[in-house]
Amino acid sequence: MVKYLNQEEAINIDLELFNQYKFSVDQLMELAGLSCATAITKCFPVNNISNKKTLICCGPGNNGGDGLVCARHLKLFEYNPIVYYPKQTNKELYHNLVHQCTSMDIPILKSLPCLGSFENDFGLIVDALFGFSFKPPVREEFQSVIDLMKTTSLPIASIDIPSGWNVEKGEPDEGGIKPELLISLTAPKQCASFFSGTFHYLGGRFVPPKLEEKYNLNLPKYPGTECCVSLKD
Ligand SMILES: NC(=O)C1=CN([C@@H]2O[C@H](COP(=O)(O)OP(=O)(O)OC[C@H]3O[C@@H](n4cnc5c(N)ncnc54)[C@H](O)[C@@H]3O)[C@@H](O)[C@H]2O)[C@@H](O)CC1
Ligand SMILES: [K+]
Repeated sequence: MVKYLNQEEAINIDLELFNQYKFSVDQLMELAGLSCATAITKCFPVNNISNKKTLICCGPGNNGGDGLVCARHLKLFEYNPIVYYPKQTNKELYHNLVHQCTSMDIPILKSLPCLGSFENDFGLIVDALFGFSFKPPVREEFQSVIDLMKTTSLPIASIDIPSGWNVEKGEPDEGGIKPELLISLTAPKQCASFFSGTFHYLGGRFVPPKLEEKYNLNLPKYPGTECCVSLKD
């Protein structure tokens, strides 16, 4: 069975990819975001969403960066993505990711869209708020978007961690968001063992075999040239 990582292991693998294997953040983020967009096409085909919009909620760290990349690929896959990115990171990588989105006519919002017609206008939410570096509880500035995701009837696709969940212990005591799709990146984190949504995919097909061996990740075989694989089959 594939290994479920604790928070420290996830952080160490991340550091090793950058420091020992000399990957750059944008290289891995591109592959991570592409695998998320690809998993979304398998679970929520564009034709089923018809002309509805997809809201991509992006947080201040690399999980949010994955969301920006995912938005760009969803646009190329003919979805209608709109990005909510309230706390934008002042680094060149993030300026570039935002620029790429706006150049492709993907709107970037700093406040949530009007809630009145929200569930008519949108067909899917992509949760790219927090990943494996999240430390509970959710800070005030992100509470309204977490509340929206907790109460909406729209399906949610969470990137790496359902945002607001403890990376190891899962859903918080007061109740958390309930994504229908979870895309674990590199390897699932321990909170994924409490995930009860319909679809669980693994993405981020960039792990060098020696690193996989060192951490006994026991990753499933990706089919052919696919960049994601279902963990529920
Ligand atoms: N090797 C890897 O493993 C890769 C990881 N990637 C992504 O990177 C993510 C990890 O990224 P980061 O380490 O930048 O961190 P995260 O994106 O998980 O979150 C850190 C950010 O969230 C904020 N934050 C933390 N706790 C908070 C709270 N309680 N309330 C409000 N804000 C809070 C922090 O201030 C920080 O800005 C992964 O989950 C994955 O999505 C990918 O981009 C590529 C490869
Ligand atoms: K997330």
